[in-house]
Amino acid sequence: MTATVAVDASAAARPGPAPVLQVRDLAVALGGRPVLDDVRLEVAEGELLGLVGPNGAGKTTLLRAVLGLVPSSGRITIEGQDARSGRARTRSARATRSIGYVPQRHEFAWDFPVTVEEAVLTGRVARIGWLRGARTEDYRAVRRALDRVEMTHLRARPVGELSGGQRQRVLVARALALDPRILLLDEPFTGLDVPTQEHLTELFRELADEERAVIMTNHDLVGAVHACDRLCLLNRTVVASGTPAELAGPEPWMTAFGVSAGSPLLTAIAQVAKARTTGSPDGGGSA
Ligand SMILES: Nc1ncnc2c1ncn2[C@@H]1O[C@H](COP(=O)(O)OP(=O)(O)OP(=O)(O)O)[C@@H](O)[C@H]1O
Repeated sequence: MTATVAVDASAAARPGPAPVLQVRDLAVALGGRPVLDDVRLEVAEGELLGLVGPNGAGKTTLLRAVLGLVPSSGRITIEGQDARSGRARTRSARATRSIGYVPQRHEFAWDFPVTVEEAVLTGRVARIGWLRGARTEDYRAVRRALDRVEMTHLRARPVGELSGGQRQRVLVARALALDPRILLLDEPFTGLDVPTQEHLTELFRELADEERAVIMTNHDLVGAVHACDRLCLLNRTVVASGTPAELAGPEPWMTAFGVSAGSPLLTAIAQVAKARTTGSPDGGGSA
């Protein structure tokens, strides 16, 4: 395992709003093997955090640990309160209501015979309960979520008939139906064309600006540097975290991804990070 690079610009270390989500000393082992170790992470409201790392780094596992879907040790708090409860350390009611999760697209059962509206309604189960019927307020929340992702016109369409980009919007709407404070997005851009990616990036920015904490895993590193307020470079542990400007140098990326000093990736990252710092039109400019 690589050593931690000395870049730690966590939200706690900087002035600004208190973190909505805090992760401390998180460790996860799966199949008897350590997958995450000593992970420390925090995200404040209004923040769009990019969680990046090579294949197998533990990004999905980290999101699943925050959701209480895999056993973990350490501390996870939401607005200062424990995200897990009971002896089994399962997800607390607060965590269930506060976190919206957008899994990777292939994880959803698209061949299930439901409409777009019905699929989005399943995002309300945490509020409705499994054995109760949906109420007017639930359908209103679903309509609002569909509006948000511009899918209202397709609400009666069976989900199996949707394109990849439309499916991604349905998953985002399903998470938004809970009106969560924290939004976890697992590789939301995989297989999407550039205009759709840009449109969704704008939406994620807006959602963060509405006092949500948004965490997004992304294999498009240059895109993440362009779009995110902060980045967390993960490889079993947090190798480095900071703003794009703070992560403009090559070392954290070389350590996290194992790329050589001559990698074109490093040049591209440095250019985008610099553009954001100087506020030139090439940069996103929201850092
Ligand atoms: N259910 C499981 N049982 C055993 N090992 C697992 C399980 N799920 C994941 N792992 C292992 O945990 C490690 C991290 O996997 P994870 O999917 O979290 O990585 P990732 O960073 O999201 O990867 P990718 O970018 O390829 O999606 C991998 O080595 C994987 O093989």
